[in-house]
Amino acid sequence: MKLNDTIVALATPSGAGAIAVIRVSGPESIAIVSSQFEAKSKKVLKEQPTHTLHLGNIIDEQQIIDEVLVSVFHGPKSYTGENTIEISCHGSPYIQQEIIQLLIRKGGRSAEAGEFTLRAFLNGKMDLSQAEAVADLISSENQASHQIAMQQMRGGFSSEIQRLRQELLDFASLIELELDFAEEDVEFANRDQFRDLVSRIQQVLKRLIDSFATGNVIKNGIPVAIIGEPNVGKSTLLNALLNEERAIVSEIAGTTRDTIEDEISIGGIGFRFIDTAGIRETEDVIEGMGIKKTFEKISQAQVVVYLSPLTPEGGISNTTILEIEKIKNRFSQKPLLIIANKIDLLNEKQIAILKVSLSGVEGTQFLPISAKTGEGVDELKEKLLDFVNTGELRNNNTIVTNSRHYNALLSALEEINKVQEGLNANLSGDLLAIDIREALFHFGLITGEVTNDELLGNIFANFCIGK
Ligand SMILES: Nc1nc2c(c(=O)[nH]1)N(C=O)[C@@H](CNc1ccc(C(=O)N[C@@H](CCC(=O)O)C(=O)O)cc1)CN2
Ligand SMILES: Nc1nc2c(ncn2[C@@H]2O[C@H](COP(=O)(O)OP(=O)(O)OP(=O)(O)O)[C@@H](O)[C@H]2O)c(=O)[nH]1
Ligand SMILES: [K+]
Ligand SMILES: [Mg+2]
Repeated sequence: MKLNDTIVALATPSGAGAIAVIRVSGPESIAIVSSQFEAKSKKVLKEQPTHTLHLGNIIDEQQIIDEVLVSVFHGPKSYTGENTIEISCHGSPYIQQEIIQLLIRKGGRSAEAGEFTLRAFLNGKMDLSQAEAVADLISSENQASHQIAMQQMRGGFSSEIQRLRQELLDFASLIELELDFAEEDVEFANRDQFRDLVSRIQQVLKRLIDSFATGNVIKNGIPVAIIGEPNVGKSTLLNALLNEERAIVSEIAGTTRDTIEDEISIGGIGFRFIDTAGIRETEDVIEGMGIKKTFEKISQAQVVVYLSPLTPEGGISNTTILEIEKIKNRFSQKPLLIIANKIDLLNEKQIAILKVSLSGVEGTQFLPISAKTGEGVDELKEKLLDFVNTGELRNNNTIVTNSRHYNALLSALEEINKVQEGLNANLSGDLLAIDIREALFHFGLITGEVTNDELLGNIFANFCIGK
């Protein structure tokens, strides 16, 4: 990691597009680009004020490579905190590479993955959790994950952690000061106030730790397994939910042999639907493997949708009800939604019968739908949303999505609990201070006050080049 280098990278996706943006950052960035740029206005680029935009040509040995727009940022007023130039050129891969290679010949070097954002962090433009949120923001695909990443990037989470860390630090300093006056037996750090602080920190940590379950689910999409006997219409339902012909549908039982997954956003939350092989006793080895996988998928799912066939009279058969009981016993903790499919085949009298038989099974939610006509599919989507605890999201509470942060929070809580035990046991200040310092260390890991090259390497290696 050489911060004195001037780094160059394509900031837009590689390949052809209308426009491409090349980023250059570092001490020589403005000088290097200035020497290869002829402004239409005849102005000299390196004499231009920060945050200005200039039209002109990129020149290599009197040859024009492209007509471009160049933006100038003077450090520290830039994304990276360094002198930065952005070149918007025409989106041909040839032009992009010609310009990048030219700038490297003139003293730049290729940026590593995440190096622009790493520099922003090292130059104090953002803390570590904000930098990590930049990557989450780029990969966010629905409203909920976007909202969480945006809040984190704007520093919501950081400032919460920072505040607690500062208060704890103040107490640590007072307690450590007491050690210098050991003979005099003074107490600079009021123990009652400190007890209050410790319990406040415990509460915040517990809330943040609990939010990880929600955060994880929101980040990855809530897995919903669609299960049921062969031919009940599982694949038809998947297609209806996704609004595309994703899975093969046929009247032949056993059509779906392997699981099929796809994601959609419902009410701003990502749901990952998993169409599975029909469950039944089978001699067919391949289908049997599919069924084994179905049980695996049920255990991974957050919600299970059980599609039930209808009897010729329009009810739910006793064998189906037994089947549902088996699943409930096997996966007792799983939210289970029972769906009676193909209600388009029923007349009004039969629907009435169905409603009676639907109300017969206790503790289970039933929903009549037609995957084929789409009737009831919106109600199903609403029911699925009900399963998700969106309270935290609605209340704009901080939600932890990053497992690195989660682990640091767990360790911080462990240390804070030790501090509390120490307080209760009237432990001496020097021993209390050790646990407080440990807790501070874990807080610092989240925001990046405590860091090392390996940690930074791990985080930024997962970024894209140019970010
Ligand atoms: N062309 C382009 N678009 C982009 C970015 C970029 O770097 N370049 N961004 C990159 O991710 C995002 C915008 N983020 C940015 C954040 C700060 C500054 C910046 O110049 N900050 C200065 C000046 C602030 C001011 O005007 O007061 C500073 O922080 O001091 C620029 C972009 C998204 N779009
Ligand atoms: N009338 C009617 N037919 C449906 C409905 N849903 C599915 N079907 C039909 O039922 C048959 C089986 O549908 P699939 O979606 O392949 O059923 P599956 O549960 O995925 O079947 P397997 O993958 O073989 O287990 C097809 O002929 C569908 O057109 C529905 O709501 N109404
Ligand atoms: K089928
Ligand atoms: Mg199928």
